[in-house]
Amino acid sequence: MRGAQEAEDGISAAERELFGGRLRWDQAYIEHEGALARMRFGQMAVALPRMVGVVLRAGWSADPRALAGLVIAQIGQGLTAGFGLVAVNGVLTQLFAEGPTADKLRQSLPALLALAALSLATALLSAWSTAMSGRLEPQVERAVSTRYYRAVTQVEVQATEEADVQRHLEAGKFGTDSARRMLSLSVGVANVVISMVAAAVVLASLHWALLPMLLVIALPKGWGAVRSARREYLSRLHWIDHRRAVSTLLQYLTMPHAAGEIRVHAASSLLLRGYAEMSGLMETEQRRLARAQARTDLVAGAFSGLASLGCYGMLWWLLTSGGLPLAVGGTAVVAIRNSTARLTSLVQQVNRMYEEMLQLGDTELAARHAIPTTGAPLPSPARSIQAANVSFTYPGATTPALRGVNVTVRRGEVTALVGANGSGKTTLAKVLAGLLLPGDGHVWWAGPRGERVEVREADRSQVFASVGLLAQDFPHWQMTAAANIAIGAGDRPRDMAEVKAAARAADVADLIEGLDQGWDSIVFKGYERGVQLSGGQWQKLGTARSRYRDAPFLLVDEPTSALDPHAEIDAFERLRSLAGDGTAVVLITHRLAATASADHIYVLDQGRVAEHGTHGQLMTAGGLYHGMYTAQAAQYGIALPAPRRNASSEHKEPR
Ligand SMILES: Nc1ncnc2c1ncn2[C@@H]1O[C@H](COP(=O)(O)OP(=O)(O)OP(=O)(O)O)[C@@H](O)[C@H]1O
Repeated sequence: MRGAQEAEDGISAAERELFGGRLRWDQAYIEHEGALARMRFGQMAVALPRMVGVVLRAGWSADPRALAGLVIAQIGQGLTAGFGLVAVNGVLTQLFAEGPTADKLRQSLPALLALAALSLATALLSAWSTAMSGRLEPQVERAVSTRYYRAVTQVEVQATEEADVQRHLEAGKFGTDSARRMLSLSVGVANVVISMVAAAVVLASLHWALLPMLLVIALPKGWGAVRSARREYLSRLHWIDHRRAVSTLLQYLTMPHAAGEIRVHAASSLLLRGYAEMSGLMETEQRRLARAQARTDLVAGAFSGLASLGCYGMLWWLLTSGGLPLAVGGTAVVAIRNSTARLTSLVQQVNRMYEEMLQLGDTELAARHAIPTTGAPLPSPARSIQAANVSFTYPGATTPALRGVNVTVRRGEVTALVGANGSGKTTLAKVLAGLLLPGDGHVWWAGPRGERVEVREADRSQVFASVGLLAQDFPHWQMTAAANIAIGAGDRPRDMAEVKAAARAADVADLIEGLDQGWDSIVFKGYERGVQLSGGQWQKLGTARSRYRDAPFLLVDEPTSALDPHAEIDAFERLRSLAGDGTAVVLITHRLAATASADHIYVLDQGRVAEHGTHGQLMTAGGLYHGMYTAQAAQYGIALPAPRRNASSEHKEPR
């Protein structure tokens, strides 16, 4: 029963038990899975020029000279193939002529010499083609990769939240390798196609009936090759899921962190049993495919044999009836054999090109979601960011993360955003930073005289240049300590004096300088010169990075969650003094002791600004802020006086 089910859907019981079915990746390149299997012979022929166009365009923009060399080498090889056939015909004409053999050999000598010269030319052209494609391939790959990765970094953050876009961005990674492979496949395809065209031209010029003969023999062979290639492809597809599942199991067996459970819980028995079952199923599948393949080959071979038989019969008739000289018949046989022998490899290469083209197409998708590169300049200098009636819903979410939010962030002030988990603080910070665009409402960047630009209209590169960010989950780059700070301004050349100043401002300079390798220490264990930093040390490094950016608007999300009490107090004081120097500091924190000195506090509740004001005003008002602050104070055994009046949910614009 179990066996019957396995045979039916090709999933082993072990896969069902361990993975709940097939083990598939949630990635967009699966979208192309099976595309080739669905493709017909005619469609493939139509797709071929498109594919060649893609490669030619990529090659032309990367290195026009190398591409021109490559094309010339290919055309040259086609011409030598054509002239080669003419020379063969010349040799055969002399050999089949009347007269003594010695004379015939002497007379065929010029054609033989021409044949030798053409072989030499073919070898030289082939070497040139190899050199040119070797020069072009890495350039094409680099050009496509650079274009793709640049486009990826310019995709709207909001778009990256959409599952479809995410999958396409992921899929593009596979396309960057495709460019190189498509180029080398195109060279192979061009080689075969050009030499076949040359053979066709020569045959047609020798006798009109020879060209249809070539086609009649080539077509069944081509059909057979397409079927075989498709079957091979399907077999590969079938193997993918199983191979993935098997390699996942085997990986666990050698993983150090699984070593304990593998021994103590006997997990290895389950894994090895799964391995045996899956491998057995794969072998069964392979046997089935091999039998099917053999049947296809037999049918294709029979058709091709019949077509050849018919053609050679016709050739025989032409020769015996005197319609065709013997030498031309000989040339025709050589040409037909040469051309059809390469047909299978042609079809396989076109197949692979098609697959590669689909993946290459994915690299173009990122550009569709790009942040506009033009826009109005920001007021100079920008003094404040005003969120007016801003609402925002994440793609795929059912409830808005922000609803009608009004917030003003001014330079020279600390603006605190507080509220329960999930109330919208981080989302608001991203909206203020221009990373997310509001669904409704506006975000204005205002200047000293009230002039203002809405973020959608603004030159976003200027918006980003004005913002420093310390996200809750800021990246821990597996690089040196210096690079981890300098990457805060990746668009500027590194200035070590500023890196050190930023590290000092974040209280991490002494730590780094105390390391064996100092600034060149890689802040990741597992590398030479690698060190392991604690959570708090990382947080200081992140702070140093955002300070190094030296932007007029600094948004910090939980910058002290991992710091010890002294370091935390220190960090808040530094933020305060940064605001004193004219920076707008937006501080998201759950440590309400720190917000007490903020110029403005916005309390978010379920995406709304529930309260706002200074610490004193909010404590007097009672309400959410008072409740949160009192609760925190109570943890330290500090009893606070009750508020003088009830909470107000009125949204007055502060100052
Ligand atoms: N990328 C996302 N996709 C969908 N929903 C999201 C995404 N990020 C956040 N949300 C949702 O938006 C709401 C606000 O989240 P946000 O991260 O802004 O809250 P927060 O106030 O910063 O919370 P915390 O204090 O836990 O950091 C939450 O309900 C959250 O589930």
